[in-house]
Amino acid sequence: MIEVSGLAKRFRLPKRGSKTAMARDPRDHDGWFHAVRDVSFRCAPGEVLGLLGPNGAGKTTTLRLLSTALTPDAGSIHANGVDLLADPLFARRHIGFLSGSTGLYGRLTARENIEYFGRLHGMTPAHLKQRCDHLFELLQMHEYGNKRADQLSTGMKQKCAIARTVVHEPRIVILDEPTTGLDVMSAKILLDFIASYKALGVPLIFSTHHLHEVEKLCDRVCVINHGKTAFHGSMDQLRHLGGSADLYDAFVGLINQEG
Ligand SMILES: Nc1ncnc2c1ncn2[C@@H]1O[C@H](COP(=O)(O)OP(=O)(O)OP(=O)(O)O)[C@@H](O)[C@H]1O
Repeated sequence: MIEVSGLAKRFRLPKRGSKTAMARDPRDHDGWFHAVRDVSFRCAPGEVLGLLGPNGAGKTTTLRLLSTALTPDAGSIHANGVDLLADPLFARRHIGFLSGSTGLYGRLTARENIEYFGRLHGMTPAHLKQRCDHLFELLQMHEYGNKRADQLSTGMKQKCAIARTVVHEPRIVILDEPTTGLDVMSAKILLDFIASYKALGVPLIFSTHHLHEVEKLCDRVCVINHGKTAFHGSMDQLRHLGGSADLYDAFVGLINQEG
C-alpha cells in the first residue's frame, strides 16, 4: 500500500525581470513557485492508480517526490507502512520509477543496460538472466536486445527503460507517462504489462493524458489541478461526478469547475 498525504513542493523562482522569469501563475508567491500544494491519494496492493491532470498540474513533481528524487516541503509518504521520508533507502530498493528521461547508456546494448541496473540492485547473474529473458518476452524486445541503446527508436528505448525500471522486481511501481512515444501495438503490450501487476499484488501508479488508458486499466484515479488533488476516488465515482457516466465529460467538467 502506498499512502500520500498533504504533499507540497515549491521551487525557487528566477528573479523578476530576468529573461527566464516565469509568467504570473496563482502558484507563484514571494519568489517561490508552489508546484505541488496539497496532494493526497492511496494505492493498495494489486491496484492501478492513474494520475491525471492538465499540463503543468504537478504530476511529474508528485511522482518525483514519491520516488524520493525530490524532498517534499510538507506532507507524508508511506509505502507498505514505511515512512519514505525517514527511510529513502527503502524507496530506492523497493520502488521502480520510470521518469521522463530513459536514463539509458547509449554505448550499451538494450540487454546490457537492463543487466547493469539489475547488478546495481545486487541481483545474481542467474537470477538476472532469468529476469531479463522474462521481461524480453513480456515486452517483446527480442529483436533488438543486442542493439546499442543509441541506435534504438524512441519506442524501443521506452520499452527498454521500462524493463530497466522493473528489473529488480520492485514492490511498488511508478511510471511517468509510460506510453509516450509508443505505437499502437507497443502501447498495447505495455498496457497488458501494467495490467499484469494487478495479479502480482503490486501497487502501480502511472501518469497519463490518455483517458482510454485510464478507462482500461485503473481501479482508482487521482486528478491533480494547479498542484492540488481535485479528485481522488474510484473510476465509477469519477465517471458519475458530472452525472453523464462519461469519463471525458467528467474530467473536463472537473477541470473547468476548478478554473
Ligand atoms: N525544478 C523546477 N523549478 C521550477 N519550476 C518547476 C520545476 N519543476 C517543475 N516546475 C514547475 O512545476 C509545475 C508542475 O510541473 P510538472 O512537471 O510536475 O507538471 P505535469 O503535471 O507533470 O505536466 P505535464 O503534463 O506537462 O508533464 C510546472 O509549472 C513546472 O514549470
